[in-house]
Amino acid sequence: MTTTDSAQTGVAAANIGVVGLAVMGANLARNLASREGNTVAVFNRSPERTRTLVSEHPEAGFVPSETIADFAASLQRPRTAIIMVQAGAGTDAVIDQLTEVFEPGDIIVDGGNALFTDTIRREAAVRAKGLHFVGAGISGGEEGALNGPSIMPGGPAESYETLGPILESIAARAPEDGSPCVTHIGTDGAGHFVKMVHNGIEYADMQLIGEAYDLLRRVGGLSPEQIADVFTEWNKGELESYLIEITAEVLRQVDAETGKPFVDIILDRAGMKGTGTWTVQNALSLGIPVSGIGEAVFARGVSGRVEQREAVRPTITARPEPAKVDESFVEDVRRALYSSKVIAYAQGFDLILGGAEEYNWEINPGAVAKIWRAGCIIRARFLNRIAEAYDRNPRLQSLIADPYFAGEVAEGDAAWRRVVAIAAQSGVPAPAFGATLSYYDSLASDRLPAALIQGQRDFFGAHTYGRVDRPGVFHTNWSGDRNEVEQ
Ligand SMILES: NC(=O)C1=CN([C@@H]2O[C@H](COP(=O)(O)OP(=O)(O)OC[C@H]3O[C@@H](n4cnc5c(N)ncnc54)[C@H](OP(=O)(O)O)[C@@H]3O)[C@@H](O)[C@H]2O)C=CC1
Ligand SMILES: O=C(CO)[C@H](O)[C@H](O)COP(=O)(O)O
Repeated sequence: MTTTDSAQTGVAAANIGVVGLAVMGANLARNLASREGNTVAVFNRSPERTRTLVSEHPEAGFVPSETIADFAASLQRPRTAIIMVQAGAGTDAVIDQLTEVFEPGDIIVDGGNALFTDTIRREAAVRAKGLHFVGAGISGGEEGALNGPSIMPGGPAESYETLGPILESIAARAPEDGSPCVTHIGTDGAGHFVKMVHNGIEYADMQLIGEAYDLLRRVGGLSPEQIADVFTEWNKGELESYLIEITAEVLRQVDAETGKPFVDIILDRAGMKGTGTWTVQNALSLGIPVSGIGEAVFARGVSGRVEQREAVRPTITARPEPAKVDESFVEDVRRALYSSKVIAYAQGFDLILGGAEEYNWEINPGAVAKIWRAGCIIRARFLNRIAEAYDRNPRLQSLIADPYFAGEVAEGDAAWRRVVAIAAQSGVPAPAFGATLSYYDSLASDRLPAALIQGQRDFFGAHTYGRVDRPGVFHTNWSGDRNEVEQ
C-alpha cells in the first residue's frame, strides 16, 4: 500500500475515517466497518500499523492512506474522522494535520482520553476554522471498541445529528432495554468530563474490590481460588458488574511458570495514566468531595512508592494479628463493598453535576447512568437503579438521598462498620472502605467539627464565622478582650 485507490481515482470511497490504529483505534475501525453501509478510511502516523490492520482484516474493506491528504481525499463530504491517538500532544498534532486538509462543515471527533479543558480549547479553535469538533469519551477497552463501547460525546448538538446515528450503530446495547449506550452529554468538553469521572469511579471500584479481596485473604484466610468463587457468587446479585466478573477470572488464573496463583506473582505496584488524578484535581477545584476516588488514586500512589515502602516496613515491628472472624465475614465484606461502592458512585455523580454547573452543561445524570449500563469498564447492574433514582428525582441532592439507596446502605450499615473496624484491628489497609464510610457518617451527622475549625481559623487569622442563632458574619477579638464583633 502506498496510497489510496480513492486518492488515485479522486473518488471518495469512505463515509467515516479513523486516525490512530493502536489497540483502540484498530478495534473501533473494525467495529465501524462491520456495520451495514459503512466504508472506513484508516490512517496512522506510522504506516506499518495501517498495513498490519489492513492485511489482517481484509473482510473490513478498509480504505487505507499513508498521508493525511490522501486520508481526507478518501472521505465523502462532509467528512467525519474519529481520532484515537495518545492524549495530549499527539491529539493536538493530529488535529493540526486534519484542520489543514479538512474543509468547513467537516467533523473531527476525538475519541481519546483527553483532558476536558483541552477539549474546550480545541473545540473553540477548530470551530473558528468552520469545522466541527466533538470530544467523545469512549470506554470499554479493546473488547468494547470492537464489539460495542459506551460513548460519551460532547461538542455542538448539531454535530450529534450527523454523528449520533453512526455512534449509536457501534455502541454497546443496554441489556435491560436494548438502547444504545451513547447520548449527547453536553457542549464542548462535557463528554470528556464525564469520561474522566467514569475513569475516576473505575479507580474507586477497582480499589474497593481490591480491599475486599485483601480482607478475605488476610483476615478471612481464603485462597485466591476461593475468593474467585466468592466473587463469582457475588456477581449473581446486586454487585453484578464487569469488574467483579474479571476479578474472579484474574484470581482463578495460575502462573504457568511457577504454578502459583497469578495474583501472587504480579508486582504490587499499580500504574495509572492520569484520568483518576484529573478527576481528583477537578473535584478539589470544584470543592466536591470524592474521597472514594481520591483514596483509590492515593492507594495506587502508595503502591508505587517502592523505596519508601521498603524503608519503612522494617521499622514497624509490632503488627497486629488478623482479627478472628467466622463465616459471616464474607457476607459482611460483600455488604461493605456494596455500600462503599454506592458512595463512590454517589460522589462521582456529584462531581458530574458540579462540573455541569460550573461549565454550563445540561447534563442529565440519569442518561449518563443509562449509557454506562453496558460497554464500559464500570458497567454494572446497579447503574439501572441509579438511572431510576435520577429519573425519580433529577434534582437529587445525593444518590444516597434516594429512598432505594438510602435503604440499601442502611441495611448494610452494621456490616460495613464491622468490616472497617476489623480492617483497622487487623492492620489491613482499607482506605476506600474507611473514607466512604466516614463520608457517609459526615452526611449523617447533625453537627460536624467544622464549627471548631471555624473557631480555630478565627483565632489565628481573624477569618470570621457564622452563628447558629442569627445571620451575619462575626469575629471574636481573641488576642484582646475576647468580645465578639459583628463584621
Ligand atoms: N487502551 C485502552 O483501554 C483505552 C484507551 N483510551 C484512549 O484512546 C486513545 C488511544 O488509546 P490506545 O489505542 O491505547 O493507544 P495509545 O494511547 O497507546 O496511542 C497510540 C497511538 O497514538 C498515535 N500517536 C501518538 N503520538 C502521535 C503523534 N504525535 N502524532 C500522530 N499519532 C500519534 C500512535 O501512532 P504511532 O503508531 O505512529 O506511534 C498510535 O496510533 C488514547 O487517548 C487512550 O487514552 C480510551 C479508552 C480505553
Ligand atoms: O479509559 C479507560 C477505560 O475506560 C482505560 O482503561 C483507563 O484509562 C485505564 O486507566 P489507568 O491506566 O489510569 O488505570
